[in-house]
Amino acid sequence: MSETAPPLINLEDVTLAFTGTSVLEKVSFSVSRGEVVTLIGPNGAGKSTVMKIALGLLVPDQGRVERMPGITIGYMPQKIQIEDILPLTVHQFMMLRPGTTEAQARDVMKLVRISHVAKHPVQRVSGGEMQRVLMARALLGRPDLIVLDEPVQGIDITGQEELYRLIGRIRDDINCGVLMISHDLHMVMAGTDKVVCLNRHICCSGTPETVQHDPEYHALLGHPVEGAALYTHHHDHHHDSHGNVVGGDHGKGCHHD
Ligand SMILES: Nc1ncnc2c1ncn2[C@@H]1O[C@H](COP(=O)(O)OP(=O)(O)OP(=O)(O)O)[C@@H](O)[C@H]1O
Repeated sequence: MSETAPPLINLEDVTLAFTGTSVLEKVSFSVSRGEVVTLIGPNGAGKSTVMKIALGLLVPDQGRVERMPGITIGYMPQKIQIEDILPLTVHQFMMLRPGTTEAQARDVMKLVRISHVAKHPVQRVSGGEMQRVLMARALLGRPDLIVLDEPVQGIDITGQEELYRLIGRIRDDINCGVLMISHDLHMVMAGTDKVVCLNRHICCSGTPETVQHDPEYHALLGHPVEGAALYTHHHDHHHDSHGNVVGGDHGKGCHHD
């Protein structure tokens, strides 16, 4: 990744309200080629909404979203409903995407190591294999950016570790950027370059090492870490259970990288 390369996607001061209720306030971050960025935050924090904005499915009320010209984006949903009576193999499922070639389908199935289930009915593969099937589909055409919505949902701990390792390997193999949602920072620690901790606004952001020691992160999601060096990120505000800023003026003295 060149130091001077512009980011694949850049969100700046993105603000959005649904029917008068604020959902995102001045959210800014970027994803560059070769970088894994993980959005973390409690239920209702706005993570999926940020993803939809990144994908261009939602337009913010205020702020800017810049995408690299000509960017291709692959999206992996949390899960997908496939009719049980539909006879569909994993390979045929890959080919459903318009314009997909046999070579592309083979390539992505090999990348995520599901070639051995290519001829299996897609409804019958295991939970872990299904996540890989969805990931393979997101990788068709080797996009510049892949967006993963809680890729490890429903997967056991060993499977989660494997899947996160796989995401890191794919990033290296195809040199894409990765934007994903996760609920468990500790599972993604090793494979993530940047963590964005969201609770309607960005509470803290930075490397996993810095974020895991941030008091704001602890207040939001727990997970105290033994022997942690103190991270010097200062906040002058608190949140209520809905993420509203109380007792302080957010922004003043609140620095994010
Ligand atoms: N289309 C919509 N209309 C109204 N409110 C919405 C809409 N979409 C999302 N919201 C609200 O916006 C807030 C953020 O939702 P979002 O799905 O982005 O959160 P999340 O962080 O992804 O949550 P979770 O971890 O539970 O999936 C929630 O309060 C949700 O109810």
